[in-house]
Amino acid sequence: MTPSARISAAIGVLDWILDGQAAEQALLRWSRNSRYAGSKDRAAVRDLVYEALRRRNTLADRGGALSGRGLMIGLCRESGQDPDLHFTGKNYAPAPLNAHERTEQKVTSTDLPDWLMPLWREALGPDAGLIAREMGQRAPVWLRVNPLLATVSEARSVLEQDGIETETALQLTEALRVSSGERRIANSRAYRGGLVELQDLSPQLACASLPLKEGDRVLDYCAGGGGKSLALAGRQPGIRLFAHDAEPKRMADLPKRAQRAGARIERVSMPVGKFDLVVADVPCSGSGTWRRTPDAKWRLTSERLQQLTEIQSEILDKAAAFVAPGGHLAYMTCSLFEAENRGNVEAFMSRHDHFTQISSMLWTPLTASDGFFLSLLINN
Ligand SMILES: C[S@@+](CC[C@H](N)C(=O)[O-])C[C@H]1O[C@@H](n2cnc3c(N)ncnc32)[C@H](O)[C@@H]1O
Repeated sequence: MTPSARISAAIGVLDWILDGQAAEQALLRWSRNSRYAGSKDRAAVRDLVYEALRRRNTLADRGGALSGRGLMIGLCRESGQDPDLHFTGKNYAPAPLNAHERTEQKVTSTDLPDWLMPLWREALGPDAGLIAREMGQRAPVWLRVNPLLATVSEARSVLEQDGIETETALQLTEALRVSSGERRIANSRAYRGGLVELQDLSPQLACASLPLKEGDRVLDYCAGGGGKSLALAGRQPGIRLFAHDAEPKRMADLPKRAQRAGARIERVSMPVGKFDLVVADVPCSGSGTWRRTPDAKWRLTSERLQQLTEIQSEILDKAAAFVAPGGHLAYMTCSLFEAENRGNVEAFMSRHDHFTQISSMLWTPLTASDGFFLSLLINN
């Protein structure tokens, strides 16, 4: 496909998304109907669609309409390309610009839904504008070196042999930022051999800050795919680690991932007894990861946000029951909002006065990478 034909394809996919279809489903629908498209075309169309969703309002302003076509005209302008080079109407290229589209509009919007702006400012204060702008950029790819199988320099050199260049993070040496070759990771020897895992820097920093000592019983209460379990197993191989999830099928890949990483993790449908550390990495709005899932920010509603905070409160109450006296509860979200973070923790402490918060941290793209919240509590 030519670059202009890819733009035509992205316009169609974006129109489906603007009509209410989820981004992944819309891309899949296009892929199924476009057998002629090769893997590079699919990746390119996907990049265009995600780029447009990250900066939807800015691009709609610059392109003159909130439509697939408006967004792609806006994206051409934002990236310094003349839309007339692509919008020719020839060879699968989109139709030429009309008079209205030719008149560039002023950018008046931010790339967040209006109703969320007060919550965004409440959570981020003077950094709100900068973080909103960061959220319009493509997210970097981070890897976590698995100390059970490799040192940082071994992992980096195996990655390099497969054409993947990395830089270590200032805050955490095991965290590697991928500077080139990110599309090669899935098939690389380092990844397939368990030397590295894909994990953003911010959750890596959260896991690295948790208290862990040899012999501890640790419960990952919302284990899902096991990202936090694997990080904890890597840090302290002498712990007994149990993974639980209300939807056990979400942990289906965990045995394979644990085996690849050389980690011992027991899946439990009902945790038994008390634990020195309970991790509650709860379902959330994902507002800290909207660079990766930009359609989620346009789909979130205030009703859903309210529902999520209620679910998070219930999970905190249930998870707390498994914390041994003197043990710790680590509450985590990949959200930036006060209601899901500090608000929930304060309400929890008012319901459970024997829990005290030892520390809390909100990482953002300005200080680390994705937005990520951790509150560490102790059961006195
Ligand atoms: C943010 S995801 C966890 C991600 C995972 N910790 C990781 O690092 O890959 C939240 C998980 O909480 C689970 N969950 C939802 N409600 C729950 C509940 N009441 N009790 C336990 N887990 C729950 C979901 O099924 C989902 O897998």
